[in-house]
Amino acid sequence: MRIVSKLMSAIKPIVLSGPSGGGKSTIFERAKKEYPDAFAFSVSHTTRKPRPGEENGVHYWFVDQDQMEQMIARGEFFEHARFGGNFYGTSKKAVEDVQKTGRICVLDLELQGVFNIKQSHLDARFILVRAPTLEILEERLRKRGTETEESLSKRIQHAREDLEAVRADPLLFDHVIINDDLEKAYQEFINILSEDLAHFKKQNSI
Ligand SMILES: Nc1ncnc2c1ncn2[C@@H]1O[C@H](COP(=O)(O)OP(=O)(O)OP(=O)(O)O)[C@@H](O)[C@H]1O
Repeated sequence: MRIVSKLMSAIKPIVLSGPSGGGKSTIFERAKKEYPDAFAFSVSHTTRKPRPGEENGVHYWFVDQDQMEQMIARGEFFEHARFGGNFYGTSKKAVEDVQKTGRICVLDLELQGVFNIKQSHLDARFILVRAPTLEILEERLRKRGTETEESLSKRIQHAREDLEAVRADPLLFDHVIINDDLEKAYQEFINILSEDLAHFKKQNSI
């Protein structure tokens, strides 16, 4: 009975996207600290080989190409794509498995994944986090110290294209968070999810 009621009141997944350096991870990591256990990523499928330390069912579901193609043919994915010769996909079951736990399922997707998942009609909240300008984004990525000149310029070019695509399709995201002041951006994120977080708390206090 309890499982049934949890399933009936499943919380909508969130699709979190935005150009690299916009602040998704900073905001999301803070939310995880403030609300431990409220969030969980859905585990994607991939045909790429596991790297040392990667566990099946934790980092990815590792499958071979045949298995992947059969799952695609059976319509088991919300979205799938091919990068660098490997398939990646978000299965419907992976999202449902998180929803069954009563947590907020998070899909961290590149813009192409967002377009794909929109077509699947997944009932999700689409949230974009972006820096106020490309100049500020560049400055933050430089300060983060994770990029070479080459990867930096690729990310900035990618960000420019992403922001163009978002401008061209203003209804793509339900919420656009302009991450200027971090505190404000974080509060905006929490406000968007306030009902879901309250729902999560209520379900977990039963
Ligand atoms: N509002 C802000 N003001 C100043 N610096 C910020 C702000 N938000 C984030 N940063 C800094 O900007 C850098 C990029 O943020 P973050 O790593 O969260 O971006 P991201 O969108 O998750 O990028 P990626 O997709 O590459 O992981 C980090 O060094 C972070 O500390």
